Amino acid sequence: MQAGDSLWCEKVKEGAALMGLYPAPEVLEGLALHVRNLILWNKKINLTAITDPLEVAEKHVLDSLTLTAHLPAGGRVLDMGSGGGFPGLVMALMRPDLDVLMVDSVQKKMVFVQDVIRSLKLANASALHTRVESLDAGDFSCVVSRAFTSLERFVSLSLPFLASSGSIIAMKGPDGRDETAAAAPMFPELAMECRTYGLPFGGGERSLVLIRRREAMPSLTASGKMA
Ligand SMILES: C[S@@+](CC[C@H](N)C(=O)[O-])C[C@H]1O[C@@H](n2cnc3c(N)ncnc32)[C@H](O)[C@@H]1O
Repeated sequence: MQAGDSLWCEKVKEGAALMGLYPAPEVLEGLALHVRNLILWNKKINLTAITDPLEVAEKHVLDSLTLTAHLPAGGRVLDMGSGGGFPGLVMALMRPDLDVLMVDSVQKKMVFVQDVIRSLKLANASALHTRVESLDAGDFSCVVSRAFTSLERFVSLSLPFLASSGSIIAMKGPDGRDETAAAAPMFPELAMECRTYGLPFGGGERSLVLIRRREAMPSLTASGKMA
C-alpha cells in the first residue's frame, strides 16, 4: 500500500457494497496498484481519458465490477480490446477462479497490463498484443468487452471463441438497449438481453448486454430473463 491508497480503497469498498459486492482487502490493494500505475503510465502512453483516481474508481473499476455476478463459475474468459485492463484485470483480481486472457491491438497497452500482472504476481491473468481477428479460435466460457466496437461486430468476432454453453457480455453506455434491438435480428440463434444500471456514486448510466446461444439456455427464469 502507498500513501492515499487506503482512502481510495475505502471508496471502492463503499461503492462495491452499494452493488452488493465485498472485495477482500488484498483485492482492493491489487486494484489500487493497478490504478496507481495506470495514472502513472498514462503520463507517457494513452491509457485513459479519466485521470482523477476517484473518478477512475467509479467509472473504470466499479463499472468493471458489475460483471462479477454474470461471470461463469470457473473457466477461461476472453476480454477483447482490454486497453488498460478494463474489465479484464478487475475480473482476474475479483474472481481468482477464472483464467482471464486480455487482448489489445496496441502493444504499449498490453506491455502496461503485463507489467501490472507481474507486479501483482497474478497467476490467472495474461495479456496478448494482437488484433482479435488474428487470434486463433478457442474455447472460452465467456467473451467480454467494454467500449470495444459495435455490438454486431463484437458478437461476430466472439462466436469463434465461444464454448457451446458459454456467454458473451458487452459492456455498453446508456444506449445499450437500442444497440441490442438493432443487433438481435442479425443473430436469431442467440438470446440477447440488455440490463441498464447506474454507477454507484451517480457517475452515469451504463448497460450490460448478456448473450447466449438459445440451444444452451436451460437457465432462463420463468420471467424469460437470464439467470
Ligand atoms: C475504447 S478502448 C476500451 C478499452 C477498455 N476495454 C476500457 O473499457 O477501458 C478500445 C480498445 O480496443 C482496442 N482495439 C480496437 N480494435 C481492436 C482489434 N481489432 N483487436 C484488438 N483490440 C482492438 C483499442 O486498441 C483500444 O484499446
